Amino acid sequence: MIKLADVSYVRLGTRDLEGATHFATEYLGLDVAERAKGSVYFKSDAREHTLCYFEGDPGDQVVCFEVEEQSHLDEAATQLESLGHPVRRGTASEAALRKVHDFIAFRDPTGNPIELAWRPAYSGRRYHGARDAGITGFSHVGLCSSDLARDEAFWTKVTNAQVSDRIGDAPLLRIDEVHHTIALFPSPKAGIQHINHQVETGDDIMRSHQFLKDRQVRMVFGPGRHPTSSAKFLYFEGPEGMVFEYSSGVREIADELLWRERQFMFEPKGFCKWGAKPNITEFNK
Ligand SMILES: CC(C)c1ccc(C(=O)O)c(O)c1O
Ligand SMILES: [Fe+2]
Repeated sequence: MIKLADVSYVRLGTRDLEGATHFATEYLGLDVAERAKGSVYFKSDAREHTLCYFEGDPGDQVVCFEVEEQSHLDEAATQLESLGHPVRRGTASEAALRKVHDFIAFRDPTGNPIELAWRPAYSGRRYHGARDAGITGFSHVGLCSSDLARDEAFWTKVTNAQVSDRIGDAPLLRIDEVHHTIALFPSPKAGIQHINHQVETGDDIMRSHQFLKDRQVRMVFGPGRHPTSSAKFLYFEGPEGMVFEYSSGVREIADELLWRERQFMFEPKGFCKWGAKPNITEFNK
């Protein structure tokens, strides 16, 4: 079993690195950690970076999870290969680009590019966003799934992920006490469906809603409150259609023995208990 210790970073290709950088700093509220040739790294918390935009195809979207031991990379590679997932070992220069000591890359059953990294760099410099969005850190990703039951089985049998709740057949998966770190999302194509940053308070959500709306950023869902994690939320569209979520007040599952996964309806009330309606294609099927 592959023990995922945390979600580490996402890497997104972009055709407009300057535009993406402007959005990430001035709108989303991240901090530039480093500008390199053809890429910009962003901080959202104590880590060296949690997002990297690089010049390339916007369809190139990678999510990375941290593992605790280097040996876990070898064990994971053996297990994944035996299950028919080809694994690539990152080179030293690729690891340096990711600011990790070592990593492997593979695809989940839907075809989402996944990396597992050992010793991602933490930063000696405090995160403070250019815009005060109240961000406390990068927290979870929504991953597209072309077969929810198959992908739930992959994440829960091959890794330590566990189902916290389901909305329809879409599971919210936890790897630690946080309600979810991976949200599987029904979609015929592979990709990252959304990128979540936690913010400090519900006021931060409402302030950002006003701020982003005033600047014609497309609102995708909310403000609202998830019945599942009980977090207040806002989803909006970033560069090249990527959806970003702020949420505040995500539930923690302190005592796993007392927690039973719950079933919510795959309809607006399953996603928001305030009555907000998602403007997301996959929801409206
Ligand atoms: C709309 C998506 C899949 C979703 C559903 C529920 C929560 C939550 O309980 O916090 C999310 O964060 C989501 O992104
Ligand atoms: Fe989310």
